[in-house]
Amino acid sequence: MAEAVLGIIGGSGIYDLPGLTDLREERIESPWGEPSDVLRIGRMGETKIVFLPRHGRGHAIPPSEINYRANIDVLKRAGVTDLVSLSACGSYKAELYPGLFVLVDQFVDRTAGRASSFFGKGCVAHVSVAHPVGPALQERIAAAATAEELPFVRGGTLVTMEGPQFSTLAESLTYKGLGYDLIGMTAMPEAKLAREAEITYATVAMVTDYDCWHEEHGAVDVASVIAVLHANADKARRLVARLAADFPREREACPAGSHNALDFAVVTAPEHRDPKLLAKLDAVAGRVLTAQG
Ligand SMILES: CSC[C@H]1O[C@H](OP(=O)(O)O)[C@H](O)[C@@H]1O
Ligand SMILES: Nc1ncnc2[nH]cnc12
Repeated sequence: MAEAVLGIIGGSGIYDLPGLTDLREERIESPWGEPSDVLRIGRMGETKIVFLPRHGRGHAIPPSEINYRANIDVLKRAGVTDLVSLSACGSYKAELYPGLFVLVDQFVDRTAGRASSFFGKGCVAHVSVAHPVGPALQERIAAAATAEELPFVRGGTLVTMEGPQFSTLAESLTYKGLGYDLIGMTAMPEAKLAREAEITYATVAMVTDYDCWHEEHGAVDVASVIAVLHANADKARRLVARLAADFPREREACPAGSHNALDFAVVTAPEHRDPKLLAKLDAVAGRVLTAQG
């Protein structure tokens, strides 16, 4: 197995990762276009860390315009094997209160029109995302949260909406009625693309609000979301620092199969593959495409 490299995607309110040593900024070119920002690459203890703010520094990029493919591609090029997404989310359960971290394990995709695959005409592939979160990575995050005495729960379903507007009351009640736990605007297609790129993925959903369903709370607004996040920023940093401190040197096999998701995924016969698309797939799928010829 390869050297383990821990990627961190910072969501709303998290545009930096203090505490990195040997820090350098690297602008990595991607055939998929412009990523959200330069990568900040450094170390926490012995662990190599690659940080990317999802919305860019200064939060200039809305959820619908994030180039998720470029982001995952440059993280792959930087050697990231395990990726932790930090994400602000609204809650559909009274017991999932603002300030709590939820280690979700399922996603529902309600986005529209986002480029959600690296593959396409000229190289068709179908990976499984039945279990989109890496259980071993989640276990390590849970251990880090426990060690830091952070309030968290394990498990939950996060629905991703298109945004940028928050939900109507009818939508909010519908998602709650369907049994979803949380809502955000960015987990999809990020999680799907990470799986295609054979990067192990996990989300730390940081509850910031009750969306608009809760009778004792008003409609969600950005100011209160950011206020909760600022109050929690230190917790997120402690979580990442502890996770990094206890991270293995070598990549671990993922019980959900993220380390070899492409083994049997590509269905296009070699002689029918488009060389231009293959060239763009060099980082995310080079392992299987060069091996298969
Ligand atoms: C600032 S509130 C809405 C915004 O916050 C979340 O972003 P992220 O997932 O990057 O933390 C949510 O998905 C929306 O993009
Ligand atoms: N209520 C909400 N809906 C969608 N995305 C969010 N991010 C944080 N809170 C949210």
